[in-house]
Amino acid sequence: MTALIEARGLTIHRPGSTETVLREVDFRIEPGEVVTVVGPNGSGKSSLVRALLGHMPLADGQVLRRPGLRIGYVPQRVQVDTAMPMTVRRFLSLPRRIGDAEATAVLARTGVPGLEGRQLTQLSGGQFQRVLLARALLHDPNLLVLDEPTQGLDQPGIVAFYQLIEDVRRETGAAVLMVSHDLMVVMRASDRVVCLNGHVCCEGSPEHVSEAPAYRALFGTEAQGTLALYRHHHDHDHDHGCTPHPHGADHGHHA
Ligand SMILES: Nc1ncnc2c1ncn2[C@@H]1O[C@H](COP(=O)(O)OP(=O)(O)OP(=O)(O)O)[C@@H](O)[C@H]1O
Repeated sequence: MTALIEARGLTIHRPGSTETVLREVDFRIEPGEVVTVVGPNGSGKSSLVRALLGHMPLADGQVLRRPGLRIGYVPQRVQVDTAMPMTVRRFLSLPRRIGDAEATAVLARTGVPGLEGRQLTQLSGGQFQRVLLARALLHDPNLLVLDEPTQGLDQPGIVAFYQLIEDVRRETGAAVLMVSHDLMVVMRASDRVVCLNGHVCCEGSPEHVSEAPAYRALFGTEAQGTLALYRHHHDHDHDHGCTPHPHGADHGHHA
């Protein structure tokens, strides 16, 4: 397989029930690609990510990972146990020990140098996200997965964080899979956008997804704002269209 990771006919149920969260989703990410998954709250974005990572049982379909794939993961939520003190340095060594020089270098790389001795509970939201990114970058990932990485950041913090992701991607060549609500910022930086709402509503280049009726129906006025801003920054042509996804028994998901 050429893809780093691929889902075929992925169906997921809500944990502990038979209610469908994702239905027959086909998804793949190629080496070096930047793919963003957008969709309303509860549309199954995190479930898709967790299924791709093997953290969630599948009701149907399959997930294929390229042998030797190294994934760096920035989860949507991290519970910091306030009763158990933990320094940034120690956090970076979980679950796998790293050396001091490596810790120093990766914190510098993500724009938070010198935080080794700081307690996790004493970090600002932006510093914490950068420490999470630092940990994800250890062990040289060829796929970086970020689930809502800018939650809780202010607008300048959001822009700076995505700039950092772009820099990292350029330097390492790692593919990036991102779930995000920051429509304008992430869509601009993506090769491909997948719009999810229990199934893949549409996907393609950012501009084509912005124009897709399914996308507009989901995001309404925000979608139009996104498009206007997007056009303002990005006015060249794209090769790829937004491909609607058929649903039903005969669409060949399991081929
Ligand atoms: N651990 C869980 N137990 C029960 N239901 C869950 C669990 N995790 C997710 N769900 C349900 O699955 C559906 C999809 O949730 P998911 O977190 O994948 O959506 P999302 O698109 O990432 O949402 P958001 O944008 O709000 O983060 C929701 O209806 C949610 O309530």
